[in-house]
Amino acid sequence: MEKQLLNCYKKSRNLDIEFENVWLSVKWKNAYKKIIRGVSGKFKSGELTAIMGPSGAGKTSLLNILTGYQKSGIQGIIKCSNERGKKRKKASSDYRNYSCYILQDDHLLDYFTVYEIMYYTTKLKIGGLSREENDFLIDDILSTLGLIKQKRTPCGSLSGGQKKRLSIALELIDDPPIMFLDEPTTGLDSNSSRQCIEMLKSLAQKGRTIICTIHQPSAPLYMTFDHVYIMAQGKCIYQGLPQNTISFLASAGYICPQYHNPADFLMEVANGEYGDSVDILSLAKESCLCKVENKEKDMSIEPAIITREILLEDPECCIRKKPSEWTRFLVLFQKQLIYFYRDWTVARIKLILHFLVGIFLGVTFQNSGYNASKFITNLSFFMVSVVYLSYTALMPAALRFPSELKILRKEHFNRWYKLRTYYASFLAADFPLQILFTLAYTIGSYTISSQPLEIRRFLMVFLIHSMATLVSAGIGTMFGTIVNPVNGTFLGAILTAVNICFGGFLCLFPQMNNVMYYLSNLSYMRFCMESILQAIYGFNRGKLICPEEEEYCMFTNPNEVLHEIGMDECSYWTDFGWLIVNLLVFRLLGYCALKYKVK
Ligand SMILES: Nc1ncnc2c1ncn2[C@@H]1O[C@H](COP(=O)(O)OP(=O)(O)OP(=O)(O)O)[C@@H](O)[C@H]1O
Repeated sequence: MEKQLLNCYKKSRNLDIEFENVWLSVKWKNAYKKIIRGVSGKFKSGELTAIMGPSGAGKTSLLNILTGYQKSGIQGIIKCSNERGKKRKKASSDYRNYSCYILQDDHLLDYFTVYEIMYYTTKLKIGGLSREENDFLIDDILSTLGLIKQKRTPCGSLSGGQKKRLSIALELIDDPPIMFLDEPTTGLDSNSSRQCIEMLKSLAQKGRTIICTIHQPSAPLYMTFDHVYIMAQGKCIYQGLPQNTISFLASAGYICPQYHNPADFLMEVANGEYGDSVDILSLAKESCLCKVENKEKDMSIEPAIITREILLEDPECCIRKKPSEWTRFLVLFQKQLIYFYRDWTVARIKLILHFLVGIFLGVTFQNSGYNASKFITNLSFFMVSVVYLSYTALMPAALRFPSELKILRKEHFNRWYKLRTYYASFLAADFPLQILFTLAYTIGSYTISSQPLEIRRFLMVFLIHSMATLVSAGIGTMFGTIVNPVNGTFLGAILTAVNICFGGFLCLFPQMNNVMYYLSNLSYMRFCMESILQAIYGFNRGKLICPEEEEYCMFTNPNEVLHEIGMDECSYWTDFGWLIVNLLVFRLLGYCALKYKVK
């Protein structure tokens, strides 16, 4: 087993990245702003490369281009190849199959332990491993990264440095030959920064190509890198060994004071503290190090798409066997269920609150279900129920995705799963939970408000309550994904208010003008109210009771109630069908919004 796992490690190494004359421009006030200006370079396997430079130099932009995170506005050539491959074959055009990108922020699920998160990620990334093999691989990676003692610690309790190492450990599972890291030492103290860089260096020495951006390292840390790539104003001003920095600067006329950190001096020169140095240094670098075609390009037109070539000796050897999307769905589904169970605010509190609110509203509207003199009160009860269920489903959904989007983006970009697999698993775990909340609400409210005690009518009302919950949660997901949480909840509140007006109770359908009546067909609350009132007053229900103490009851015949509010000709199942259409449309729009945001 060990042999087989390590064998895969061996095969997957030795990919170099070479880029030539790469430009990036972004649209800025009707023109194109040049962010990266014709940079070239080579990052070799077995080496740890640091991309450095002052703030705004273009480090992250270059990393985004090399990883494939940035797709538009790029010109130039990027090659990825096995140096030792004599016979080169063109491999998959998806460059990302061979690399991973570890972003600056560590987005981890706090409710999972280090082992659990490693276990589920292994299941998502590698197919066909037994539990034993899985555990072996996890222990191997955790030991390499010094996290084995934290194996049972929840991710939320890890220190900043441990979180960073865990983010790296997660990406090491499928052992990508190339690793990109955006500022892995940000937020770490000097000791943790040193440990992190040393650990990256030891990973590189095993044959990986590791490239990271870094801000102002200490002198010893700077010397730890195998290769440094210094940028300023979108250009490369130095690339090579860190040990050669001082002599390179001296050759360009910048003499580093004795005992001065060369990295700090380089940054001071790049920042222009010794005069305008960027062009001088980039010319000096060209003459001594690289052949750069650094002519100014005409970027006034939209730039052409970049050429990405992946030339491998044996393209398939670098990719471990992936699990099927069905397996990934099951793993994600399990993860979602555990998350719902562990975050007690998600499930348990809501379940209790729905039950208590159901009892509260049931008591408030007591006896309205059979009492003919209270039919208006009964309509209010159902309107309040639909609004309550809609609102409590819409708001959490509008707030959930903005917080999860970063995790989703990172995991999807690094090919842990397809977005549709994630979305399907989310729906599969969320639907039963929403239905459970609705049941907790409906049982108390329906019985205490004295609605007809017939299983069939109860189930019909429960079904529509569930649809109201699911449709609103779909709307919430859509809004929460498209706009920020504040605007998402604001839009959700507005939409609920508009829907209430179209529910057929506050403004009765017979009294609505024609335009508004037809517009009300767009409101899911209309279908909810119509079908619930059909379930309560339709289907040959017997006469309502007019209590003795009442002098006069306007309607005792349920059909007359339906006629009065203009819902006598509705069909329960047709309205239910329209609710299904609403559900599908909003869930589909939610998926499209998520896809757009993730891309
Ligand atoms: N989409 C964009 N529109 C306009 N300007 C942009 C865009 N993306 C990046 N820039 C600009 O390009 C420059 C380089 O940005 P980049 O984030 O790559 O710098 P950096 O070297 O990583 O900086 P830092 O170290 O502060 O993170 C910055 O001046 C930034 O404002």
